[in-house]
Amino acid sequence: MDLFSNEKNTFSLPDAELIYYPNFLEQTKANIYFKTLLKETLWQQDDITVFGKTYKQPRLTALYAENNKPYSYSNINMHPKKFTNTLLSLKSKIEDVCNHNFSTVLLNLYRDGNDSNGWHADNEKELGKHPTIASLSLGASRVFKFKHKTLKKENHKLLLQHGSLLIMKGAMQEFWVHQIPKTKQHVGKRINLTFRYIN
Ligand SMILES: O=C(O)CCC(=O)C(=O)O
Ligand SMILES: [Fe+2]
Repeated sequence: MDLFSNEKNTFSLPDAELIYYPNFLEQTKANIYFKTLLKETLWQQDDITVFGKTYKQPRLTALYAENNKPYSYSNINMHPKKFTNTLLSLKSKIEDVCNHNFSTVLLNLYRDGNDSNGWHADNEKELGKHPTIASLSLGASRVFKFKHKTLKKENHKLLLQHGSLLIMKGAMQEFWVHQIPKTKQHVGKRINLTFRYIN
């Protein structure tokens, strides 16, 4: 099933709350944020170890926060930098629509269709039991796939467009996994920001 439309979309799914704002940022604003974040973010490429083999993570990342609390996932331990003004302005817009506070943002840069993010749930202990995660997309549109861990029919995709905001909450990280697959299409750079609250 393809999920897409124009305003605020609340998807009715078992064991998850998923809300999508396709036009959260106006195009001109989204363009400025994209350019600014591409340039001023301190992008890094970490190594990941899967079954004892070490690879370069297939995208660049960066972590910013209001505190020094590290964030660890997939054997990667990230230490945050202090929020920039650009990130603080986005954080406050996003906190207003979510009615939720965020302490941390993880940024991903997908340089082209070869960059990706494998199946996972954002279920690290420090995020708490049912975290609210707000995900802003800038630049090239990419497909976001999500599937229920046990209900095999619950397998969906959503095209995350430039300037859109996706909010994942409720039990989503407990019962579902998500990914950004590689694509053979010639796509440009995409930046994704996932705002989280780290305890
Ligand atoms: O790039 C995306 O839209 C998803 C990013 C993501 O799932 C993550 O950073 O945990
Ligand atoms: Fe994620």
